[in-house]
Amino acid sequence: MSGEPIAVEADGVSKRYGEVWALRECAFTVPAHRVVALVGANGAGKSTLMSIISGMLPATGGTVRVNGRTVARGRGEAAHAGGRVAILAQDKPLYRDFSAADMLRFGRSTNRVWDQRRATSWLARFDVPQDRRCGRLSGGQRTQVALAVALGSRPELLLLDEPLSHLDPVARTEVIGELMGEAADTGMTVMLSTHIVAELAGVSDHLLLLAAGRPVLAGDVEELLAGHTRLSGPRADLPPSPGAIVSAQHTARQSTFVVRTPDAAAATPVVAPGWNAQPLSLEDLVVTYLKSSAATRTSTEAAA
Ligand SMILES: Nc1ncnc2c1ncn2[C@@H]1O[C@H](COP(=O)(O)OP(=O)(O)OP(=O)(O)O)[C@@H](O)[C@H]1O
Repeated sequence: MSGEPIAVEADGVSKRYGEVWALRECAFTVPAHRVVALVGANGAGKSTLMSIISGMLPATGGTVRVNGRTVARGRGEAAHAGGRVAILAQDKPLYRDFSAADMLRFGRSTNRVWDQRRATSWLARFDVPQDRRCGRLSGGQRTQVALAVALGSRPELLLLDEPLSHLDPVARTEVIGELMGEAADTGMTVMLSTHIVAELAGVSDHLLLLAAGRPVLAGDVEELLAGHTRLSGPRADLPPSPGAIVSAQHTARQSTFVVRTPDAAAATPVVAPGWNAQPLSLEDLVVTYLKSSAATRTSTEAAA
């Protein structure tokens, strides 16, 4: 990633709600012009992180920069939006009595930069009636209105918090395809959180995985996939090739390890006789890390 422009840079970002630490000392970078998947278990801190990046929510500590400009400073100082950032939060902020056309007018009046054609063509693309009040649109149609408003503001960074949850499978695929096209055409960076990891394959090229408020895996998807291997073979305490053990499962006769090799170039392991090496899919990789983070947390809590 060296030399690539950076869209988001987080340095020691923490967020506390009363007694609950939603984020702890998060440090990561997100390259620009990518479609970034933000994944994590329920309560991992994804929505909190997106709200802080958008400038809507001040961090308790640490700094976030968007396209080089500071967005939020620690200790509750006022947040300042850096560059053009649009966020589509989980509870889409639409006025129920406004029509879709009214929402676009609202978008035009509240954004310094506005592209009406981009917003209306998005609604037309997904057959959303512009004259119907938002309160009478379906959940999926409301998502499309919120997306149209977000895209109309021509964001450099588009943050989408579970944008796909209300969409039917066909609309999900189409929205993802359209967003990838928009990202490629305009150079915007898209960061989207989702629990439907299978649909991210071939879509997101960068991954950020949060567990209990901390990033546990971050990087280029292809490099991460190339750097992990599933090894299965006869029962053994250790895998037959070097690397950090991400997960280990044993039966009476068999062991299966997911191993991270330090250098992607060395990802083709020398496998001992009787062992089988398999690459991981993106979904496998995410699920493996989610499970191993949950297991680590449970054993830490049990020890405490
Ligand atoms: N306003 C709030 N007040 C108190 N605690 C909060 C608040 N918002 C979030 N939290 C807590 O902060 C933690 C992170 O929540 P967050 O909504 O960011 O997680 P998430 O990864 O987006 O979860 P999900 O996948 O379920 O949407 C959770 O423990 C949650 O209960």
